[in-house]
Amino acid sequence: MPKVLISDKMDPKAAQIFRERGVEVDEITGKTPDELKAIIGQYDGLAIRSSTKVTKDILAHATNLKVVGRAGIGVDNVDIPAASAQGVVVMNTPFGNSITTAEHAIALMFALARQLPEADASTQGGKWEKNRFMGVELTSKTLGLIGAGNIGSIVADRALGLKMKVVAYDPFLTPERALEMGVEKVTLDDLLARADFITLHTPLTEQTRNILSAENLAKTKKGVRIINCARGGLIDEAALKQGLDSGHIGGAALDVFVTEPAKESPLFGTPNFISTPHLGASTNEAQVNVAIQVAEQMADYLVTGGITNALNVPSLSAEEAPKLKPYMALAEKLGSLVGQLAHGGIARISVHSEGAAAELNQKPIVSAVLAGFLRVHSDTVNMVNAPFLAKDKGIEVREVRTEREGDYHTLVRVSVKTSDGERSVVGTLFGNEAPRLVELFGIKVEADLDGPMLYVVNEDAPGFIGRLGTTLGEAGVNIATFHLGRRSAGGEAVVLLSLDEVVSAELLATVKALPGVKTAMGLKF
Ligand SMILES: NC(=O)c1ccc[n+]([C@@H]2O[C@H](COP(=O)([O-])OP(=O)(O)OC[C@H]3O[C@@H](n4cnc5c(N)ncnc54)[C@H](O)[C@@H]3O)[C@@H](O)[C@H]2O)c1
Ligand SMILES: O=C(O)[C@H](O)COP(=O)(O)O
Repeated sequence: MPKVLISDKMDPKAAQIFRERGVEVDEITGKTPDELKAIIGQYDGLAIRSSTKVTKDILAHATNLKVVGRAGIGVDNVDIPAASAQGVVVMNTPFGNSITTAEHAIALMFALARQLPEADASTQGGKWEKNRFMGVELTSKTLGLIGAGNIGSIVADRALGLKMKVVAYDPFLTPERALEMGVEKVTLDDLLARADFITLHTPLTEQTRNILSAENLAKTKKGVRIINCARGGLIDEAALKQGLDSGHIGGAALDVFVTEPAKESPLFGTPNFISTPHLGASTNEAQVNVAIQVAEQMADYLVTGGITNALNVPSLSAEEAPKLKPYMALAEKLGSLVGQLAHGGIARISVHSEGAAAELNQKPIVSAVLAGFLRVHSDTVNMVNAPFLAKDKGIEVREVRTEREGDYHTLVRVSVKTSDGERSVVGTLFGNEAPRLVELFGIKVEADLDGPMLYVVNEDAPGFIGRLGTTLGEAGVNIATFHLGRRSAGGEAVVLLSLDEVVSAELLATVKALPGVKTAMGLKF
């Protein structure tokens, strides 16, 4: 039974769903990195929010880990390249808390416009400072949206409902989408110059880090109010403090900080500054949504192999997974076969699906070929990290599909381009489920690729099969199945034997020395 650790506070629905789906679950929150390292090795899945930092070091101790599930959106607390290299799927729940976070941004915009926290503190402090708190109306003001994705577009929708004008800067926003959203697509400089309020809704990337730098803050309209419910690091906090102190910036509300938890900051206590402790996603509704979604996605992956909302592998629905399973087994065996047989540097791997195979999602089939191919040299390769490793090794990967059927109703052909030229192996599914090799380097030969095998290329001549059988028999090696193929009568022939044990180096040398043998090799599946 797969086992999952929930390491951040999560709605109880998550644990309930894991249990209902046959996944064992432990909820242990608040662990230090060292404490997490000590226990992470027992788990197949790790369910987190933003507190747990899934670093390379933690991953190195996560020897059984198959999936990290983020109950939320941002995955900047997960070292995705390290997870990918280790074959760990990283998934998030991209929509579950979007409305809630957008509402928090709107709430902070109102709070800034009417100085609600300060007015509240003053009133409850017995002051009744009616003349101190003069606010601004939102109606007709311009809201500058930096990042017009899921949350940004909900914020825009709500702001338009408040009769604001919305201008948006997002390099990936198409004019059609801007029109549909009812916003004006502008450049960043234009937004900075025109906005009365600015709200940030981008991930933290190398392009967005300090997008509100000292230089850009200086380009804003005097009195601008700024809201950040996205990620700390999008605003230069020191420059923000200066802008608030000088009065150029009329107010700022931060839900997120460069360093979290933010227990101290030069911004704290600054007039017109409001902060919340990363509460953007903290509503019952959002937390139930993300808890249910993350548990369902992780359980799907661990139990059925279905992949949804993964950031480092293509999606694979729970419906597709069973259909693809035998193809992935076939693809992995074919990849392994070429990996074991092909010599010289591999410049390219092509995966060509024909007939029924061509109607399926090709990405998992290609990943399985690469996993089989690369696992010949490393036990830690799987479908998740194989495409990354292939890229690292400079192997070009091609995907071709032909929907018409040939001699077989379904076929997968794997070709590798080596320094010796292009070589292909071809396989089908027998009875729609059993992987079977049908062609090896241009020679028709049917074989199940299973267990230890012996591969021999020889000159097709009478008596050879008998001599080979006798040699194995004399060495006490039992032959389970015998498969033959030849290019032409008297030409090059191939023998593939399934054996009950691995061929020893000594026996291999004896086989190689038999008359007519061109090459012989032990294979393993
Ligand atoms: N405070 C919270 O609790 C909370 C809750 C949920 C999400 N978030 C954060 O909010 C952010 C946005 O989430 P989302 O779901 O809308 O993401 P999203 O991926 O749907 O949208 C992000 C948008 O940013 C745009 N973008 C990327 N690079 C940009 C750049 N250089 N300049 C301008 N725009 C750029 C993208 O094109 C995209 O449209 C994320 O960082 C997420 O982690 C915070
Ligand atoms: O990216 C997110 O989903 C938010 O930052 C929410 O983070 P949290 O789950 O820690 O509240």
